[in-house]
Amino acid sequence: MASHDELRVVNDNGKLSSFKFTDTSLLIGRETKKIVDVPLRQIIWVEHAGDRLEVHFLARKRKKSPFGLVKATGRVYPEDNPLVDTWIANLMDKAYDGIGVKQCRRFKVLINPQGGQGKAVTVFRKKVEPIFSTAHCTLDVTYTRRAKHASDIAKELPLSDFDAVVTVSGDGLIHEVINGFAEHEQPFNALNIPISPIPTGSGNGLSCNILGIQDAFDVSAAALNAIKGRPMKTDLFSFTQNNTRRFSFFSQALGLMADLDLGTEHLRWMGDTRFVVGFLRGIVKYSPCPATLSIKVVESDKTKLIEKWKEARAAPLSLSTGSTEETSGALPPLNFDPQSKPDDDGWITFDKPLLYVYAGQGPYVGRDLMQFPISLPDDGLIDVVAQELSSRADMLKAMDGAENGSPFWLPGQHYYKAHAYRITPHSKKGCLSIDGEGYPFEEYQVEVHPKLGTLLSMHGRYATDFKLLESPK
Ligand SMILES: Nc1ncnc2c1ncn2[C@@H]1O[C@H](COP(=O)(O)OP(=O)(O)OP(=O)(O)O)[C@@H](O)[C@H]1O
Repeated sequence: MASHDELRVVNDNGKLSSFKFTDTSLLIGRETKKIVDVPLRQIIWVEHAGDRLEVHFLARKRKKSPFGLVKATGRVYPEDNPLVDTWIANLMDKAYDGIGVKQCRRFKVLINPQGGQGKAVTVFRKKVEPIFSTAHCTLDVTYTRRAKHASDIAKELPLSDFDAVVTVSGDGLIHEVINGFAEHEQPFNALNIPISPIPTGSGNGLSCNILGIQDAFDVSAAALNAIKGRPMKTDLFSFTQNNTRRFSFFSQALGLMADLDLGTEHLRWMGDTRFVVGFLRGIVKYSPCPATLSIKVVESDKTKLIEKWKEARAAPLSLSTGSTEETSGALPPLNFDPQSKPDDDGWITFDKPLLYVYAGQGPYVGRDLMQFPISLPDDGLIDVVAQELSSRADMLKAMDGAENGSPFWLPGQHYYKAHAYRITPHSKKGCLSIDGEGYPFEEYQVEVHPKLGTLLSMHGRYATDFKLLESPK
């Protein structure tokens, strides 16, 4: 008889295999073959179907290939039959509860059929839905029919019916969900429902940061994140313009970096290559960004910023169970009055001509640009980058290594950690992109709300690393 953590099965060729689990892996040993080591977090379902054992998990064919759904199965060795139900319960327990995750999650799924290259529906049906069904998740699916549809759904979402919202889209739909939640009758509780992105837009910045750059566009890895990720609190930003307060979860861009996003929407068919095309076009035009930037600065010294970031990355992970303290359920008030003049108390005004301003959180803004390499999801601060109008040659040079965060060290790239900032345009002509969505090029102020939003993450922090920790000589 096998031990309590080992089960023997006979496959269709009559060969004996052993399924044995440890605290971290399921080891599948087949006669004369190499043992297959499946990390427990990749196991999504185990069952006893008739006299067969079925283990469903995600695995890569090769080290760099995307995840695929795999089923390992065989007839349970007769002598081990009395063990099988307990063995399955123990393995399922380790694969879910052992990592603090509930089985059979209930998802509100929002699919934007028009996002990115228009493949969201096919990708969902062919790749994502089979993984969710195998994991016995409950799905309530809506295909968005228009802009703001996702916002309207989030605003009315019955919170107790769902464990997470899954967006099959780019970053734009997530922006809508966050803003819908902010208008919910219980906004604080709504923002406590985690969001898990499936990358099918052209800008999938959040997926780059949550899944890591290797898996950034792997929809199966994203499905696994929805099933196995744990709630990770994230800061959100109030964005106030013309007395209207909205929320941004990711980035605000103006100048060249907004032109390249909003000015290339007709090139969606290119996927994220459109951002590179837009960048090159922006370099040819090389227009200054007509705006004044004022910042409530916390730190601006790049060496000190790196030190703080290293300390934070070395600290224990901040994975939560998703529960939060009792509060009134209301949104936090604004600490910085958007109407008043930025006072002297730590506010500075950037006094050089600007090419662009990019502010936000999450190291990657797209696969090709690590714009905020030292960003942290919940430090209560916003990373603000002010790019001086330096030479075209400098900006072209910045493309080299941009995916590794090399622009951080450009002398003309000023980097701030801040509580808030304000933009005052000097011209009516310009683009402003909030989380990739177009907004009027008019005065606005942004401030940070620590840990107001919630994402699902299997890493408990951004799944990316900044390796260029010193300025190149
Ligand atoms: N059925 C629809 N038709 C048109 N627009 C829609 C539809 N559903 C959602 N939208 C809008 O599409 C926008 C982009 O959404 P999404 O997040 O999927 O992609 P993205 O990566 O931000 O951008 P892109 O559209 O360039 O791929 C959102 O602003 C949303 O309001």
